[in-house]
Amino acid sequence: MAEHMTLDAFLDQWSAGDAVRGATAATVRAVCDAGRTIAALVARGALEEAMGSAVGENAGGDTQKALDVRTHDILVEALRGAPVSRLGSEEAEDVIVLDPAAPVAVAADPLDGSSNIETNVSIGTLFGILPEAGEETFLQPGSRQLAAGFIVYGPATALVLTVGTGTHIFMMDGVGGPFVRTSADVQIPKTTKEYAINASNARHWAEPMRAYIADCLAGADGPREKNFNTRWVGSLVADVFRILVRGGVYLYPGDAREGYGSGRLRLVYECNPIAMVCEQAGGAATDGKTRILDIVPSRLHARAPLVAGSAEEVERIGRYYGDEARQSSPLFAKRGLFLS
Ligand SMILES: O=P(O)(O)OC[C@H]1O[C@](O)(COP(=O)(O)O)[C@@H](O)[C@@H]1O
Ligand SMILES: [Mg+2]
Ligand SMILES: [Mg+2]
Repeated sequence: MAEHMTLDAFLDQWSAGDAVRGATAATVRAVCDAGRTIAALVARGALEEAMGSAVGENAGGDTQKALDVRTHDILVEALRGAPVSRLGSEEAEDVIVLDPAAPVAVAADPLDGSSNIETNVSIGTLFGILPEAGEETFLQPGSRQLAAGFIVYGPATALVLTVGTGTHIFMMDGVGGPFVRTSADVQIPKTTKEYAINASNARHWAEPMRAYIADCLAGADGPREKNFNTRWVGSLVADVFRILVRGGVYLYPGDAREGYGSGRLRLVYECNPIAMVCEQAGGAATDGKTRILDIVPSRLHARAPLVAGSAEEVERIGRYYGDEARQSSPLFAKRGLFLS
């Protein structure tokens, strides 16, 4: 097997001679240091005391589990040693100021997939690195991210990273070991027969999402003329890792439940890193209509609907949303959606 490149060598090569890139690279290394520590904790499962026990509530109103808080603390500690001005974390209501003179900032979901902590299913850490811009730092659209990615703590601990030169996958080589690139310039297949959605919310969806899923479920006899498959891990990082490897779409639409008008996921530290990773892998990410990376966040913890993955499928779903007016017609349900 050909010699794989280490993350360090990759970052050195990319950042040589450029100060902001150098700071970004150092920050990615710090996030990975935190990731190594978290991976070791996660690998001990139930041997680690009460990781899944509820300890409070975060800024988004979600129950905070012990591991959510521990991973947040580990990340803060790791970033103190990096050239990071501030951290916007899912687990802290307010922005945490680290070194105001530093050139880059980090937005992070320290522990993604909290509902899977005790189930021995993959969970992860999501991050986006932004240029420091004072109070406005986390109100910059995702298109301004200098780097983004996530670490998945699964059967293998894997880093998915983009610094704007494609999306690359690195594996942690042994507990606490170096990250080594195993896939360079990953390409998400443009078309797919697989979607990921929490279908238990179907009765709360708006018409475009109902129509899209109904057309998928109709299979080979329906307008899509092919049979679809569902996969839903319930950890965004794991669902998107699968999509990077074999295509598909991840869907978390807005729905009619209280507080879910813009879905569940947070724009700045969940949707934006995923969107950059997907786009850099030849995929796409929208909120149904608008490109995720173009949305200007209203606040650090703002939510956004997410449709991400195979480019042609994301584009097709956009047509269902574009067709919303027609769908509200009573005749529509009888006719179905023959969108090609
Ligand atoms: O429980 P639901 O509504 O299906 O939502 C699952 C989604 O919520 C998340 O768990 C949200 O992330 P957190 O675990 O960081 O809150 C995603 O990882 C996942 O895809
Ligand atoms: Mg999350
Ligand atoms: Mg989280």
